[in-house]
Amino acid sequence: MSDYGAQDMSLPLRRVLMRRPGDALLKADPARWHYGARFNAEQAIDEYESLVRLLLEKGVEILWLAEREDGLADSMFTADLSLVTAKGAVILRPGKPARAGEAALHEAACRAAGIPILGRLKSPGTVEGGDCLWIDAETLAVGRGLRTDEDGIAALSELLAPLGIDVLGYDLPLWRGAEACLHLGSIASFLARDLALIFPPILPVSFYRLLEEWGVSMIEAPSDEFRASGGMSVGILTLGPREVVMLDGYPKTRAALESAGCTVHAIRADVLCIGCEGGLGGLVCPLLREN
Ligand SMILES: NC(=O)NCCC[C@H](N)C(=O)O
Repeated sequence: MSDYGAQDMSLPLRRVLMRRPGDALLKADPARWHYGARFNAEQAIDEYESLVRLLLEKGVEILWLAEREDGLADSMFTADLSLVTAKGAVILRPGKPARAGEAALHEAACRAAGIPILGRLKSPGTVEGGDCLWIDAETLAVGRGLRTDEDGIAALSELLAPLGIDVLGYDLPLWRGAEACLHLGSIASFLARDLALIFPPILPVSFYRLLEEWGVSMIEAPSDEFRASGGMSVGILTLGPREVVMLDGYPKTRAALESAGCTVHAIRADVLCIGCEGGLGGLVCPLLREN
């Protein structure tokens, strides 16, 4: 049994890579980072700790990225920088230029954890982890949008082909503009291998068809709550099959998940997620998911 490998979106989460928001967030210029009106660094830092407490209670092992004064305010969104397979990690290359410095942190952390580096995304390609959804261990769906481009998808496909993994690209809409953050994972989250929460109005039709083909049941995210959460009500964190962590304060979304048989942990993290424009799932980079 290896201690890395997460080619699945919903197997029990065992080991993750995270980075605490700290000095960089406290000093962040909200305009430079495209943080919203609700941004408040102190409160975001407090909210982050409730996620940490929950993960530790659930027995998830957390590996921490080194804390340094590097000004990388977005580096708490660790899901976007590494894609961890059973053979090692691919170090990704974010489409948001201000995040470029995060790749070196991930590479160092993976090496320190004994996770081989399968490869790195290089210029001009970009891929963010929030755009990557495992359909099964040999099939990776990737959103092609503002953060992940065609060169990136081609490079990722080449790196993963020797592992027998097919990479399928899906066009994302512009939605709220070129500066905003919209990932495939913002509009579809797996709750189990056969169950997903989706936001149909901006879901690529071809991706919808793929889910149908794979026999995935779909729960539609209530539109008013998706909009009220700045698109963060769908970007949930799945702890295990039908056990999820979502933002508190979205009762219709919660009820929809519960009526599909999910156990829901809701945490108050609007300032962190809406303020910093990222979903709860984005705060956790899975290193190991397994039964
Ligand atoms: N996977 C995610 O949910 N990533 C969120 C990234 C948020 C960050 N502020 C960004 O714009 O890149």
